[in-house]
Amino acid sequence: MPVCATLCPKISAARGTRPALNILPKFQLEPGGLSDHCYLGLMSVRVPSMSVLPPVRRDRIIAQLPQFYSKKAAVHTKDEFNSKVKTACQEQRTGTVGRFKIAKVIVVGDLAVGKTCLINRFCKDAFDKNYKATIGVDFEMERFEVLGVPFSLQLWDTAGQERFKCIASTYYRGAQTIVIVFDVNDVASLGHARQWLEDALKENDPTNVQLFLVGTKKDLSSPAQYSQIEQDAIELAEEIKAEYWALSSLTGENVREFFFRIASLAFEANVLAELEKSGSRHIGDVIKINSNSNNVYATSKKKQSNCCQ
Ligand SMILES: Nc1nc2c(ncn2[C@@H]2O[C@H](COP(=O)(O)OP(=O)(O)OP(=O)(O)O)[C@@H](O)[C@H]2O)c(=O)[nH]1
Ligand SMILES: [Mg+2]
Repeated sequence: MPVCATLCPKISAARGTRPALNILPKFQLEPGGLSDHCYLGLMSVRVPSMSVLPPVRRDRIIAQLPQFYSKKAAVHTKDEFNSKVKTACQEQRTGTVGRFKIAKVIVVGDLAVGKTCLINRFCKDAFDKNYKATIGVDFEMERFEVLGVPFSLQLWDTAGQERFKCIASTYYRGAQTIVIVFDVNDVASLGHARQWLEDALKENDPTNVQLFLVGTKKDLSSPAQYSQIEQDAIELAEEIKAEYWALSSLTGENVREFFFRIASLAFEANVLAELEKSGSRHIGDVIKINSNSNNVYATSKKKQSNCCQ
């Protein structure tokens, strides 16, 4: 059955005092989808085979690799996208990237460090000075075009409050990017970063995730105060192999650059993984038919028994 639509539960940012749990069907129809039919339970719905989604916003187009924040703590310090990735994009050999691929990003960290404000600044260009705790989780989809290829990030905003942590942690699984947020004016929140990472890694494969350590509320700290905490943060980032960033959701400083960097590095990793997958498939590896054998069944039986030994 062709899959051209997925149903995703959306748990709203049950913000404020009243928790709300909304399960909304959310269609994700990719441009140039495989089929013009979507099957939703017993219902077959005809949808246009071409883009139902609007084109990617002009300010979400990435043509160059965005640079790191600090050379000492960067996932990598290259100036440009990997050359294999660039060629694959030019030749439209990016496999599932650009069609179904959505990279999951989870944003974790202590309560009130500014996770929700960070996501809202980027996705909605909004800032709320009043604190409303996130209850459970919320997510936003952000669509980009990287090197001419569509690519989406699913940004999961999780609750920092202890009492909601167990709900939030059930959404950690399957992350490609883990963003650990702390407040640059609150040393304790940096101290808790390791614990947040440990919890997030319990649900994910550490070798397959990109880590970011992000200090928020830079606008509230003096240069002297900031440089002190920055040293500790960079040290920690180096230790846990995370890329370090500092920003402000109030002023917007570095917010766009940060998300562009996440999208670009996730995209690059995904295309490289696709190339590796397609490169490891050689014609001879697929099926070997033994032309000397008249009894195919006997051959396959023998193979099976070998494999179980
Ligand atoms: N000055 C300043 N205040 C900020 C910034 N980011 C967030 N805040 C404020 O910090 C408070 C907490 O922000 P949230 O984004 O709701 O915090 P959170 O990490 O999502 O908190 P939980 O949902 O409880 O985990 C709010 O009052 C925000 O207005 C920033 O960059 N600068
Ligand atoms: Mg929040």
